[in-house]
Amino acid sequence: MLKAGVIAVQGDVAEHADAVRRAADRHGESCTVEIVRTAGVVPDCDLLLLPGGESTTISRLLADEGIDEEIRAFAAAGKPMLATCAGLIVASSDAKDDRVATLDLLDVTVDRNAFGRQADSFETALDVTGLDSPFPAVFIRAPAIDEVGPDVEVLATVDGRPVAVRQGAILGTSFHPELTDDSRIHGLAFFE
Ligand SMILES: NC(=O)CC[C@H](N)C(=O)O
Repeated sequence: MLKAGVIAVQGDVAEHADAVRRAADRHGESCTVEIVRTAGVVPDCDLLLLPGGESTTISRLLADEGIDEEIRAFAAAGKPMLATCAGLIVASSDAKDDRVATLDLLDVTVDRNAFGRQADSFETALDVTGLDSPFPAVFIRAPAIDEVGPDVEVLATVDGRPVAVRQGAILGTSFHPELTDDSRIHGLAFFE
């Protein structure tokens, strides 16, 4: 039985918990979900989700709780992680914003709110490397990825800008894969 941790200091938690359970099911795996609000949980997890929300708030709370160092150690151990939207911003190496203490897990520079404000949220059928048909990608005040390091693979783009990347065992998306019935991004991150 795998243990999936969903970082829940702020942001959309229940949807990720559902999506990872559905993805595990499809791949004949089973997993329990741990909601992570304090230190001490991440080290016991086999896979980790870093959800969207507000990256300034998330990064501050992670540091306050001492969860930031545990996530770094988790990544350093090569365990799989999915970081979405604000989670991607927090996982990046540079958010070009002093209020976000990035974890430097993905060698990318991000541009917060690059696709506009809440009112500019959109859904698009996105071609993603590793999926055999387009993924319904929901963008909500989403970041774009500006620069990617040499070890980063770009899996999807919108208007030529990367919106899904992979580096080692970490997958990052600008969009919210947990907000559709389609759990293939969670499958890609953890079970393939
Ligand atoms: N949906 C989201 O996670 C939005 C991210 C938010 N705009 C931020 O910069 O943190």
